[in-house]
Amino acid sequence: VLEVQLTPFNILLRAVLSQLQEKDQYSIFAQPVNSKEVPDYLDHIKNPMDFSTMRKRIDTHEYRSLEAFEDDFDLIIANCMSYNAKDTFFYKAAQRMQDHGGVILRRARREADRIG
Ligand SMILES: CCOC(=O)c1ccc2c(c1)NC(=O)[C@@H](C)N2
Repeated sequence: VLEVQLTPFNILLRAVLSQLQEKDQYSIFAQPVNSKEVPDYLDHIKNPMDFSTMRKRIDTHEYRSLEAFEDDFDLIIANCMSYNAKDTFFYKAAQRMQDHGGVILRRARREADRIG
């Protein structure tokens, strides 16, 4: 059984990830983009990222700082805005996710500073 050590930092990251995923109402950022459904995706996007991968990285203690967590969140947004044209549903969803994420992550940064 995966023994997940629940440090205050990990608990914070899991809570932040859940808040971000609440804003992904169609779950378009929840899993890696499916290469069978989007065959040319990996020709364009060299560093895919999604919320399930971020969850794994939390549980395997890969994030040593909130900045590293934020970098993966920013990668999700950047990939989406890079692959999808501006007038698409996906691009617009990334813009909204970026706005929501800014608020959520600003609160998290204060909490991370507080728990030290
Ligand atoms: C059922 C087909 O699913 C998709 O075409 C699809 C599904 C999810 C997607 C996506 C495409 N593109 C993206 O850029 C990221 C954000 N998510």
